[in-house]
Amino acid sequence: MRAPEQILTAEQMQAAEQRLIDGGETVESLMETAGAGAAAYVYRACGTRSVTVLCGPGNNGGDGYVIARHLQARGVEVQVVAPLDPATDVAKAARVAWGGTPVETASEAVFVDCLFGTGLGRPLDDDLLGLLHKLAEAHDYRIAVDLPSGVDSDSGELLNDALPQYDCTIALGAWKFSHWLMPAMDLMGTRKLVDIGVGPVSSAAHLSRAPKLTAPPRDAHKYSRGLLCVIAGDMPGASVLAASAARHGGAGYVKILAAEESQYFTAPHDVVIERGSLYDLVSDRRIDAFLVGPGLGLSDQARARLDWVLACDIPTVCDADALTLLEPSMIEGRDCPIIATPHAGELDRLANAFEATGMDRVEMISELAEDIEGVLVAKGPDTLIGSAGSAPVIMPPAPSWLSTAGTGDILAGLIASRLATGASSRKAAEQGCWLHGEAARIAGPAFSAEQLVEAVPAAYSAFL
Ligand SMILES: NC(=O)C1=CN([C@@H]2O[C@H](COP(=O)(O)OP(=O)(O)OC[C@H]3O[C@@H](n4cnc5c(N)ncnc54)[C@H](OP(=O)(O)O)[C@@H]3O)[C@@H](O)[C@H]2O)[C@@H](O)CC1
Ligand SMILES: Nc1ncnc2c1ncn2[C@@H]1O[C@H](COP(=O)(O)OP(=O)(O)O)[C@@H](O)[C@H]1O
Ligand SMILES: [K+]
Repeated sequence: MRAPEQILTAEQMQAAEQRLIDGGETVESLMETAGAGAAAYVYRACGTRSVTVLCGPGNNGGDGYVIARHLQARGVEVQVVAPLDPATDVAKAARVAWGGTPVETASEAVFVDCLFGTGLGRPLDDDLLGLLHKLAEAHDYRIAVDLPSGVDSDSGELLNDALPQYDCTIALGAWKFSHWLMPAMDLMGTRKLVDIGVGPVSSAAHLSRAPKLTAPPRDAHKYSRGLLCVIAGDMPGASVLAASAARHGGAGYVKILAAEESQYFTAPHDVVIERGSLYDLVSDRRIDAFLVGPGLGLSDQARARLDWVLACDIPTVCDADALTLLEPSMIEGRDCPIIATPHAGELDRLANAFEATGMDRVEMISELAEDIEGVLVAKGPDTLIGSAGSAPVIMPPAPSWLSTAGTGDILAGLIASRLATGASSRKAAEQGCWLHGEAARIAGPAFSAEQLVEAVPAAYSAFL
């Protein structure tokens, strides 16, 4: 059985390789399958153009020799540059099977980087980095095999400050985290995956799969579809934006609960604004979900409003200011999950508040999800979703036009709307992210946050 969406750590990849070997494969046969598959992609890119393969000392280098042999068999002119001799038996054998003589340097049409893959444990030294850059610059088209050399497989971090930009990256066997996490993801160009027979790995992270949403049932009414209450605070504009998005996200009824003494504001006519003591307003038993944080403010009054909402034990999305105010004591004893939606700065604050520091982003997100006993959507140019008790999920990249003020409020509104419909926290988080990304695609370039809201109904229909 194939598992094309799973994302493995280098350690999980090694264990998966071992299971294949226990099942009758050999390291050589796996390298042959991986190298042949990668060569087929390189051939598609290069056609009759000449190729330079840079081979390192490990099995990534071994893949390079296999690729060189397969391309030559297809009539492609290939040069191999090998600054370090093969160090593993299988890479040595791959070099012998290739049978050629490496050159010092080359400047052909297509560059294939097989210097290091998942085994890279430290930054490249200046000589290797210099050679990598020189070869990358001397070729028109650049392909990384498994990973661009210099990338940390599990975190998406770059082990060297500046690395070349690639046109294509060919992942071998399974996706690694760095294929989908910044900053590494940004170097990779088009991503391809070569299947070498790795089956599903239990507790593996995976790429989020597009959701299948449904139309309301025949007997639906506004309350049965879900009542969402957005808690307004000092800056009601953010709550209005979130509520505007939420009314397109599936909930049947969206209200804004405003503080009695807060400034007057308007909202679309189909969003009900209720004003009064929060204590009274949240007592409506029909409430299915809360969104708290956008425009909440950081005053004592804001903290008290957050505290009160969390004490209600209703599924709640915490965003923006709520994430700055959130403390472990506020969620002690809650039975209902919370979904936290921090951007990078809020994630750092949350990590400090919950003492989840000193680890990489993937670990931090999983740890924080356990700490809040809920779901954590770490948003940004890459969006990673951690959930208590299960492996992380990574969202496929969304349009970079989302980097405009107010889009975070919209995401929070969409996730809260899905939560109000009765979706589980994890599903609500994923569905909200999909609606957000699809709406951005539909809205096209240079949209404003309000225009993004207008695109949500068309995005919804894309998932029906
Ligand atoms: N798993 C699978 O199923 C399959 C895996 N396959 C392939 O194997 C790749 C992983 O191979 P790998 O483990 O040999 O690691 P790789 O990335 O080639 O480098 C390790 C070597 O580099 C060295 N080294 C490290 N850092 C260094 C530095 N900065 N500067 C200099 N040297 C450094 C390190 O030696 P060290 O000095 O650390 O002892 C070691 O010699 C994977 O990405 C994929 O392409 C496929 O063939 C198909 C099946
Ligand atoms: N470069 C980018 N590419 C894709 N999505 C992005 C990018 N930058 C931001 N986003 C998305 O836009 C939203 C921004 O949220 P946030 O930072 O909270 O903004 P705001 O507080 O202004 O609403 C998040 O959903 C994030 O994932
Ligand atoms: K590589």
